[in-house]
Amino acid sequence: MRTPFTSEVISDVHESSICIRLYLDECTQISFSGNFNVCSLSCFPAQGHGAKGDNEYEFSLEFLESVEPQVTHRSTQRQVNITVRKQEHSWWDRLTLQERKPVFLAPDFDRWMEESDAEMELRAKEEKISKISVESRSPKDPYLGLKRGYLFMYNLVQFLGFSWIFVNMTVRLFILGQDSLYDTFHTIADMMYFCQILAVVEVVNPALGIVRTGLMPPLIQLVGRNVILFVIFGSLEDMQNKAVVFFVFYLWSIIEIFRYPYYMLACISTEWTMLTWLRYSLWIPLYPMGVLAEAVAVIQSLPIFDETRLFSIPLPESLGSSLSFSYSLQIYLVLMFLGLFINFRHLFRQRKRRLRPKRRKLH
Ligand SMILES: CCCCCCCCCCCCC/C=C/C(=O)SCCNC(=O)CCNC(=O)[C@H](O)C(C)(C)COP(=O)(O)OP(=O)(O)OC[C@H]1O[C@@H](n2cnc3c(N)ncnc32)[C@H](O)[C@@H]1OP(=O)(O)O
Repeated sequence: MRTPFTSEVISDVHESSICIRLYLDECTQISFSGNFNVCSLSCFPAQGHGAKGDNEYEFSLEFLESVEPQVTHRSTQRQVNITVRKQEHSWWDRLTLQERKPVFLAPDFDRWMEESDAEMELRAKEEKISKISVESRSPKDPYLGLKRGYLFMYNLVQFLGFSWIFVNMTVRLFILGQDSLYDTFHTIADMMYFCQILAVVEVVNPALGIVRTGLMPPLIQLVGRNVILFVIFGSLEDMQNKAVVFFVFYLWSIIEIFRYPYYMLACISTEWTMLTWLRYSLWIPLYPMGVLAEAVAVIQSLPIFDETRLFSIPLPESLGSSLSFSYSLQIYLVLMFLGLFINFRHLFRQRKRRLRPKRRKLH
C-alpha cells in the first residue's frame, strides 16, 4: 500500500467538516473504494491509475473526535478533495488525536477557520444579505452616471489645484530655503482662493444628497479654512508675509493630494489599498497640526485687528468707540478646537469603517 500524495496532505477544518486535499504524485485518476471507518480512526483506501499503472493506495488519520462514515470526494488530475463530516458540530482544539500532527499533514491557513472567524463570516454574510435587500428595494438612480462624472471632474480639478500648490511650495522651499516661507501668500493665494471657493461644493453635495455624508464635517472645514484664508490672511496685509501662511497652506495641501484622488477612484468604483490607508490615516497628525497652525495665525492677527480696528463693531459712545474684531476671534479660537473635536471624531469613525479588515474569502 502506498500513499497517493507527493509530499503533503493539506487539510482545513470548519465547525462541521474537514476538507483534506491530496496532491497526486504519479496518479492521473484515483477512486476511493470501500467504506471509511466510523468513529475517529478513518482509513482512506483508494485505487489509482497513472504512469505506473494501477495501484492500491491508502492512508489513515485518527481524528480528535468522531466523524461520519460517509465521505464525499472529488478528484481532478492534480488533486483529490475529501470532505469528512464531523459527527457533532463543534470546534476542535486540533485535528488529530495525537498531539503531534503527522508529518505529511499541513494545515491550509487560507481556509482554516476558528470560532471567531466563523462568527465574523456569519456577520459578513448577514451584512451582505441586508445590503442586497436594501439595494433591491431602493430604486436605481437614473442620474448616477451624471453625478459620478460631475464628482470625478470636481475632484480632479481640486486635485490638480492642490498638487500645483504643494509642488510649487516644495520647489520654492528647496530653491529659496527659509526665504520662501515669507512670500507664500503672494505666490499661492490665487490658487488657494480658487480651490477654497470651489470647495463650497463640498457642503452643497451632501445637502443635495449627491454624496452620502453628513453636512456638519464639511461645513466646519469650509468655514474654518475660509475664515483663515479670507479674513485673517486675505484682509490683513501684515499677516501675508508671515511664515505661518506657509505652514497652514502646506498642511492643507498635503492632505488634499491624497483625499481627492481617493474620491476620484471612488467615483469609478476603484480602490487602492495604500491610497485608502493614506487618506484615512494622514489626517491623524495633519489635522491637529493644521488647526494648531491656524490657531497661531489667529493669535498673531489679534493685535493687528486691535490696532487697525478692521471689522470692529461700532458701539454707542457711552460704551466706548468700538468693539474690536479680536474679541470675536477669541470666541472663534474656542470654536476651532470644538470643530477639531467634531471632525476628528467623524474622521476616526470613517477610518474605522473604511479600514476595517476585510473578511477572508472561503471557498
Ligand atoms: C456651523 C459652522 C461652525 C463653524 C465653526 C468653525 C470652527 C472651525 C474649526 C475647524 C477648523 C478646521 C479647518 C481645517 C483645517 C485643515 O484642513 S488642517 C489639514 C488637515 N485636514 C484634514 O485632515 C481634513 C481633511 N478633510 C476631510 O477629511 C473632510 O473634508 C471632512 C469634511 C473632515 C470629512 O469628509 P467626509 O466627506 O464626511 O468623509 P469621507 O469619509 O471623506 O466621505 C464620506 C463619503 O462621501 C464620499 N465623498 C465625500 N466627498 C466626496 C467627493 N468630493 N467625491 C466623491 N465622493 C465623496 C466618500 O467617498 C465617502 O463615501 P463612502 O466611502 O461610500 O462612505
